[in-house]
Amino acid sequence: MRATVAARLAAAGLGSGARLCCALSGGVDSTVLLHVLAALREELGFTLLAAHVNHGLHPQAWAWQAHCAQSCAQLGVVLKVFQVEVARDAPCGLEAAARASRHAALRSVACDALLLAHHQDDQAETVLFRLLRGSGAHGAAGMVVWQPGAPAILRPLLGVRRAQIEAAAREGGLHWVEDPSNANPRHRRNALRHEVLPAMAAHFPAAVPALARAAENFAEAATLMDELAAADARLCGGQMLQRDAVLALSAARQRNLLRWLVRAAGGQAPSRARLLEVQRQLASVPPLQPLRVELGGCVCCCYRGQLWLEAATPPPPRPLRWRGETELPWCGALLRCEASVGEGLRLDRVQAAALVMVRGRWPGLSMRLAAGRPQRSFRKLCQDAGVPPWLRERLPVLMADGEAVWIAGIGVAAAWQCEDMQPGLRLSWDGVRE
Ligand SMILES: Nc1ncnc2c1ncn2[C@@H]1O[C@H](COP(=O)(O)OP(=O)(O)OP(=O)(O)O)[C@@H](O)[C@H]1O
Repeated sequence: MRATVAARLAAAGLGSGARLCCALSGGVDSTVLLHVLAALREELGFTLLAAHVNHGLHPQAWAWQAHCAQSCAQLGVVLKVFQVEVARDAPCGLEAAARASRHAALRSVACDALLLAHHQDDQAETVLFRLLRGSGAHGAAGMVVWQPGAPAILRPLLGVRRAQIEAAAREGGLHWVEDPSNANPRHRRNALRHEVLPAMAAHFPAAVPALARAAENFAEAATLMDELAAADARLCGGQMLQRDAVLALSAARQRNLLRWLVRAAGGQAPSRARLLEVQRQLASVPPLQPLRVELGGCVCCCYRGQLWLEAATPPPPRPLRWRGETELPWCGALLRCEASVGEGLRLDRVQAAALVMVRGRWPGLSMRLAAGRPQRSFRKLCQDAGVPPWLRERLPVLMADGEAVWIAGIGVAAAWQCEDMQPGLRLSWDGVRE
């Protein structure tokens, strides 16, 4: 066990001077990991602390916390304790809400790497659980040993069987706590652990290591799928994809590309049925008709032959006073302002205005874009500029003393445009594709 952990640390480059934090639940796995790390710290030169999250959900929760404090004190390890509030009526369920707040607390620890005590039996359960939910290669790849980040995540025991860990705990005379909810077969995860996997192992003795190997194969397949999606994205135009090029890919490659885009936008894996529906709509929507469909918590947009994915964004914020800031957040994207010469807004007029605001469109908003051209309504300006309807409510408008002087994606009002060599301000908003 000691050699396995030392090898994982070395492979991750976590040696002398590294700050490691052991996530300590007080259960047998993390207790063994804590002891192994404590025994290695002098030889390898890292500093070690531990973190325990008290969810306050179980009558024994404070006893577990006290147990963790005692184990750490015996080993001379500093323990950081988090008391977290878990909403009992969380829409995702109590267990998922507890896990999310636990992970958030653990990730807030100031350290180079957070060490979790997941082992091979946990990996097999995860793979099986996800397969039983119809997961694809990315989900069936299970957990990774090493995940870079701040902090990075390391699971040094992922190749070790639960029985080996329990044997090490007994040999070392260690004390640990048992969470009674781990034994409750009503939780489907526990049913896999206590009923399904043992029944499988009765017929396939190597079921657990085989599932762990399958996870590695799935992980490799998932990497190849990501490489293919990245190549397909380049082939179809880069960040803004050409709808026709996407539709020219095989149906499976289209879905692979869409899943990849959803992951990149921070969404959740969409169901196959949802992907098929989005493909159907993409193939059938007339080229000039805007399309905006939900996909994995993101929005798949298609307009004038271009296709892209957006994170679902909230409605426009309240108007903001602008005092010359170079960057202002607006609807999940940045409004930028930089000095210019001969283009953009006339600096002298902006400086002379008593009140400059950034706000969303308002009823009756109109603007003249060039001298001698008619004043156009906001709707007409958006149509001329090809701003899709769903983006219109979020477009930032710069308003100087009650007058619209700039609209993102549309331009500067004629009377406010810089002339040659005049100092100006160039505004842009990341949320609109020009
Ligand atoms: N309350 C806790 N405080 C600190 N660390 C914890 C706590 N609970 C779990 N951990 C850490 O997370 C590891 C995995 O535990 P567990 O399987 O219960 O967590 P999980 O995050 O829900 O993972 P899974 O994805 O397997 O459900 C433990 O070995 C331990 O390192």
